[in-house]
Amino acid sequence: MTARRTAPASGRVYRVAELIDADPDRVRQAVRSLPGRVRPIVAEVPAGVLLTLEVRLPWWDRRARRTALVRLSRTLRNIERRTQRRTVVAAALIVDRKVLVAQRAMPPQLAGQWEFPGGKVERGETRAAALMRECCEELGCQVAVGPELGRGPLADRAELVLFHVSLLPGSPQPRALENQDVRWLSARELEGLDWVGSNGRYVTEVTARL
Ligand SMILES: Nc1nc2c([nH]c(=O)n2[C@H]2C[C@H](O)[C@@H](COP(=O)(O)OP(=O)(O)OP(=O)(O)O)O2)c(=O)[nH]1
Repeated sequence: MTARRTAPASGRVYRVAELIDADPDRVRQAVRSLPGRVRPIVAEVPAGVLLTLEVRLPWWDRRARRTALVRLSRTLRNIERRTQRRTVVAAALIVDRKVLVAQRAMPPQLAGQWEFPGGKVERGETRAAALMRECCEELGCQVAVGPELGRGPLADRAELVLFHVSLLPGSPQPRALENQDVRWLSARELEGLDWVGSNGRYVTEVTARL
């Protein structure tokens, strides 16, 4: 018994790790409540945070290892759910000094307002890949994702990131596929548009590119 209790110091270390799109400080705060035997490693990486959880277990106890790994994975998922920043990517698609804007049809409280085409980044997806997918689904076109033009907070721990986007050579012309209206607008027409949320904050930056 005694031997077993002391053995973990020389046992094996087991780890689970996950890349989380989250504010590193939020993750650091979340791992503070972990039990002492779980060692968290929070590494800041360009896409967010690489969170590793590790435990040291006696090498002979296979059952303990299985249970511990299941528990660690569950804990990791919980931390991810609590801290994950939901990112919405949006495209300032510019062709011939005009930018494409889309009119939302849903939900009812946003219906009729204008936005840049885009949507939520899915789990495991890069921002660029998400934007290429959204442009394909919503507009039926292929795009190259350029530099970031701005970012700002949305409700509920989410963030919007706006990118300068161009049509790839040979791509079909963008058209509305998801029953929203789309329009090409000049710099002058962007001002005073009934924007979704606080999109008005991006007008200056987009106008500078037209
Ligand atoms: N696409 C887009 N969304 C914006 C902009 N400005 C802004 O506040 N939003 C908000 C509106 C929505 O609450 C959220 C985007 O959610 P969404 O419903 O379009 O995302 P999605 O296409 O992935 O759709 P889903 O997963 O809900 O089906 O971001 C913008 O310029 N473009």
